[in-house]
Amino acid sequence: MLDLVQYPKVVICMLFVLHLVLRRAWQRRRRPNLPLPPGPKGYPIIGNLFDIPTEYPERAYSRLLDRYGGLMAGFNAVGRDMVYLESFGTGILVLGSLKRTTDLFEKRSSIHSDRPVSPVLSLMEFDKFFSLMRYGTRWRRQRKLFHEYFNPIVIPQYRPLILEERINYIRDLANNPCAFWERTRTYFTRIILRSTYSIEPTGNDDPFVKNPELVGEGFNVAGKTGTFIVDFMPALKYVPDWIPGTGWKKFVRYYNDAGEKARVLAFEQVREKLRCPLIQSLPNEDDPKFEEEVLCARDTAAVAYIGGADTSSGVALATLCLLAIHPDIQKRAQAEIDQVVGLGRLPDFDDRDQLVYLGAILKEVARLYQIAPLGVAHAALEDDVYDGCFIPKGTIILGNSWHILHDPNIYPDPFSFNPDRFIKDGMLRKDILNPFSAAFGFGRRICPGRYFSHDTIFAMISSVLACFDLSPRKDDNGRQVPLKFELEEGVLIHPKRFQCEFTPRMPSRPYD
Ligand code: HEM
Repeated sequence: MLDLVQYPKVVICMLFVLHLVLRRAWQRRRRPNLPLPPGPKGYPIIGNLFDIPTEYPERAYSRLLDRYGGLMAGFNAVGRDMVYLESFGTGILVLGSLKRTTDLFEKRSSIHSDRPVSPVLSLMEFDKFFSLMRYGTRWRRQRKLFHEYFNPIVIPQYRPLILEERINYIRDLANNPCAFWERTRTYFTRIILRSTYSIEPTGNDDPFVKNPELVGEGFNVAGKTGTFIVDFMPALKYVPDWIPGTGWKKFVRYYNDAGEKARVLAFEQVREKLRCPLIQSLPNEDDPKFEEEVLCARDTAAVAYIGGADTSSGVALATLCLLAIHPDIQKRAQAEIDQVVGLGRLPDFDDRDQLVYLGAILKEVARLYQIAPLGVAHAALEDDVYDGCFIPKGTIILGNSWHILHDPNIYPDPFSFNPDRFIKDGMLRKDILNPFSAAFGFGRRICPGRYFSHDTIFAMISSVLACFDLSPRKDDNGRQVPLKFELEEGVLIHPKRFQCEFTPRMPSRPYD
């Protein structure tokens, strides 16, 4: 007879199947007599497992939207813009138009603003970051605190600091252009570290710069549902480490430690001196709420620190790459800057409204490339009925920004890089969908760091254009090596590392 203790994997599989069968039976019982949203037909138990994409999911979901999204009889679709899949009893609803994201994430935000439970991310304690936290009181408090320090009315107070860091960045670029990749990342981390903790890291290898990079790395692997089987069967977290197949626990411990360091170290350094703006308004130490408020401030500051630089630097690097590939676009932007700003100084925030073509470039980058093309997954907090369809509680809901921002009906020739699509009569067009309304997510969970991010990216890109010509790298024979805009894989999709040259444009250097 099979000795089950000798075959732990067999036991685990049997328990898994039993768990799925029971879960499915329970779900069927409570479903009203309504169809699920349209989608491909699945197999028993595993459902649409084989339809769930693992690589570039935004593109694969986009194809599914085109194929199934809205084909159901009587379904009141405005386009092929909603598709539903199910695997191991969990639903995945993909939204492919601004109408759908507005209906669910804004008009029904109290139902669709939760985050999916990920046992792996919880074990890594990443759900302590409010960006991944479930919808509720704790999330609300941290989001409110974050908003106090990053809302559009207060962020102009960070501008002097941003302009100072921008000068440091341009100067370092002039002295060591080969290090532009690391230095771009450090530009954003320095600004966030200085504005949230008043900490100034020493260089690209400073642990304050490296720690959040490590956290991002862990999130990029573990944030992909299905990387680890424990995501489908949470009970596996109780299986002891010596059992084969539990190697993922090592991964969890390693990144848990990185997350803890990033959350705690910077905060502890400034806590005593109350230099962190977020802790200046703490109650007295003898107040019973003191400890709770400290933890709230600590974890809120950490979200800005860990999430802010990774996303903004991805977008900034993508912009540099696209500009180096398109010298004609670059030249027009430089001519505009020279005309508006002149040659003796660098652009600043007062010039922004007049830099129309640059504004169009930044919009076109946001349209063509999203660091989080499926946003961060939302989840349904309770059962919902929408447009004649049943959306079960716990359904993972993805707003496919990539699909929306590559819609040829809104943006003809959507794969070409064409800032002119946003300009009419020398002004930025208001009659075309602004890519920022999809690239930063949706509803109550929309990115609260977007205003800050716009400022940091504008300061950097406008100054790079003012000071340098960007071009693809030359080989030993002086020939340009063709440059391609390519993307990495992951939850956050960064541009692939590329090389380009920065040739100073001005004889006198306004950054010295
Ligand atoms: C170009 C840069 C950025 C992009 C493209 C971006 C994009 C996003 C996206 C797509 C989401 C998910 C929204 C949703 O769930 O619907 C998000 C959430 C978030 N972002 Fe950003 N982001 C950027 C920069 C920043 C910066 C600089 C900060 C901090 C200073 C920041 C802080 C956050 C936070 C705290 C959340 C979580 C909000 C919540 O769950 O309530 N982001 N961001």
